[in-house]
Amino acid sequence: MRASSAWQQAWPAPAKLNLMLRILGRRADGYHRLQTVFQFIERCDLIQFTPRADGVIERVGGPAEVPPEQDLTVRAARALQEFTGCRDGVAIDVCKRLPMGGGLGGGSSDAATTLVALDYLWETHLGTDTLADLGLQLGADVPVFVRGSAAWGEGVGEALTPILLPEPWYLVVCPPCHVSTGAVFADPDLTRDSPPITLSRFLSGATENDCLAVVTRRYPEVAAALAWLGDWGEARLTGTGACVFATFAASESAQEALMHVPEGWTAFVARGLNRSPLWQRLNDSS
Ligand SMILES: C[C@@](CO)(OP(=O)(O)O)[C@H](O)COP(=O)(O)OP(=O)(O)OC[C@H]1O[C@@H](n2ccc(N)nc2=O)[C@H](O)[C@@H]1O
Ligand SMILES: Nc1ncnc2c1ncn2[C@@H]1O[C@H](COP(=O)(O)OP(=O)(O)O)[C@@H](O)[C@H]1O
Repeated sequence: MRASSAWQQAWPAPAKLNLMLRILGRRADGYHRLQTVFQFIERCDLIQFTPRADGVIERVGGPAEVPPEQDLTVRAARALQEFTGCRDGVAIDVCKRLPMGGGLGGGSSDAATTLVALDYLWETHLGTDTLADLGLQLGADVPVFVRGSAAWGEGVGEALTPILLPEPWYLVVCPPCHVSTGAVFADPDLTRDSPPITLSRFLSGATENDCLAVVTRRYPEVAAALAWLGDWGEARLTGTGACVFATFAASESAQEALMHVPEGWTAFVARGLNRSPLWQRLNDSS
């Protein structure tokens, strides 16, 4: 068991954007078959792990809205402990900076960072493939964060092919609503029969998100954010929302748009990343 302390030593859990999202069909278990493109952004939650020798897993700080036992960090640590039979424990402190229910994957990313960090700190040595499989049991988005590469995603989002994309600046706007992923996927009006496309079609401009119609109907705040952002560039929805984003070639132009975001909406500018900062952090430790 390796020691860890202090916030400077915190592990990053980056957000993702879905640069497009197609829904191809529904599986017998109710989950939907997707095609999507994941890219990370440099905006992160931060998580501090303090290993303990007594086997106890506890969350000592984190979002008040999420009870510790339901927190994906705690659930990920328990899953790893059970899977490996490891006798170590950990105190987990989550500094939440990503909006929840925003389609930025913060909860899934927190789970992935927990798996990768504890696999190192507890010296369980499972490695990426097994951690990604374990993560999939916690959420469809967890494997991409474990693997840490921008990717073309199929299946429920777990069949991942790493890709290299331009790394532009994004303005991300988060309207004040919390979208339930489950409710969007359960909506009878959801498009579920999109024909599959190739990566090159995405690269030549097929960037639709099949959740858009249902999300904007259920959440007028998302429709308003898309309409506002549309004046600055091509406005897209990430995942099931609520966040929307647009691409900028330069940080300055993204910052200029940020200054005009209407009051009441959270927004930030962040660079797109093909490699998750989680892996840089792991390399720095090793
Ligand atoms: C839609 C996506 C796109 O990246 O992102 P978000 O908007 O949630 O960030 C993801 O596939 C979400 O992944 P994640 O947030 O981990 O979803 P999960 O916890 O596994 O599932 C939440 C619920 O959404 C539905 N669900 C999720 C993924 C999927 N491929 N088909 C589904 O039908 C299921 O009803 C499930 O109970
Ligand atoms: N550490 C965590 N951070 C965020 N959400 C969490 C966490 N643990 C559990 N959750 C639950 O997961 C839900 C989805 O959160 P999040 O991943 O941020 O949104 P999305 O799936 O829309 O990207 C939250 O509403 C919350 O109930």
